[in-house]
Amino acid sequence: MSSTEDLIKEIEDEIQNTKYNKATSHHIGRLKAKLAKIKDEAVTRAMASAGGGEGYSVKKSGDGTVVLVGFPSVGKSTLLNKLTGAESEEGHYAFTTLTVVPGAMEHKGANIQILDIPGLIAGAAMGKGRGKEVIAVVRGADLILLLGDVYNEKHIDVLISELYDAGIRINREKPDITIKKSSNGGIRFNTVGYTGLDLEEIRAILAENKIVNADVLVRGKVTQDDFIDAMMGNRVYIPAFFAINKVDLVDEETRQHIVKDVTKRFGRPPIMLSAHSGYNVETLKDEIYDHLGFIRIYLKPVGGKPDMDEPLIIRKPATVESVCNKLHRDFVEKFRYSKVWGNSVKHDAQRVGLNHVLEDNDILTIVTRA
Ligand SMILES: Nc1nc2c(ncn2[C@@H]2O[C@H](COP(=O)(O)OP(=O)(O)OP(=O)(O)O)[C@@H](O)[C@H]2O)c(=O)[nH]1
Ligand SMILES: [K+]
Ligand SMILES: [Mg+2]
Repeated sequence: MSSTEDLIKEIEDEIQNTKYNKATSHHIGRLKAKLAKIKDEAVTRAMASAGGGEGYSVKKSGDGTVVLVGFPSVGKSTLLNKLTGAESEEGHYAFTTLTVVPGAMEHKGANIQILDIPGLIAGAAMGKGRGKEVIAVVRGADLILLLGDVYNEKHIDVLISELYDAGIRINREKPDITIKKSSNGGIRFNTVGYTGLDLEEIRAILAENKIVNADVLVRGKVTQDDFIDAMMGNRVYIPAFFAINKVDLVDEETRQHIVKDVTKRFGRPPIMLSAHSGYNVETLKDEIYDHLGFIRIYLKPVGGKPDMDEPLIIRKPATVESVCNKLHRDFVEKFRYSKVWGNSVKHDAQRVGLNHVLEDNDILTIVTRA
């Protein structure tokens, strides 16, 4: 019997060596599904034996939560302290931080929670280092800041691949795939628009997870990997961006080289930071705010003037319902209608319902039953 690692290698090699075409696509789909299943089981086993209780989940608070992900000693704690005034321990040795340390940052009226966590190392998805706890915290965040420093920017892909193995998909929309198991009737496959997968592939992938009866609905173009992700069901989709710390330690030429290299490999430039000197820390705050996708909604009481001084800060996509939920739990239940002035409506004072999607700077009146 080969070990799990050998088996994984074997399947990966076979996928590599099989040419993708109409005749082989379902076979490749089956192999990929098998691989995903074996890997997930290995992760689950490793995490179960990684010990260390329930981890140290921190309650989410504020208008959005950002987690600082990086190798040990890139300066996560130093940066948290700079951004929020928290007092997370800093040290020149790896694993100075052993738990989650939260901080709160006020920026442009938003109250943003920042989480400092232990360093992430290769094998984290399998529980190595503080992997189990770290991964659990990252999965719950609204935004990931991938932090490297000027000495290890080459290894950012290790962070990304550990997150990937842990079921975290960064900078991707969640594919629109619904798989509803049923008790008979085989696989019923419905599509909206060009999907890029055929029934044979879907059948082969689902069969690998012992699903032979299901209603499947796919909207838009998806890949086999997307479909396998949907089948596994435990994936999360989180936006992420890059920053490189400690730029005070290198010359301008090296900085430029790093920016070029990161841009080339990951499709977007990193923010070049010095948590020590504060260089670009204000820019980073702006980027965090922008990436969280906040909009401002001004509330206007019935018959009164809107409060233009204190907007409600909420993340996109924001519906009238999400505003109601943020204001008071009774609001949705007692909701009658609302009126909106601004970009999301055709005319001022337009009456809209709970599903209406609001835009930045809209003015909103909510009318409830007494
Ligand atoms: N030169 C320089 N050193 C920095 C900077 N930011 C942090 N450091 C130093 O780098 C070392 C590591 O900083 P930490 O904040 O402890 O790093 P960390 O990522 O939280 O480390 P772990 O918790 O161990 O994973 C400390 O000695 C810091 O003083 C910076 O911008 N420039
Ligand atoms: K450290
Ligand atoms: Mg730390």
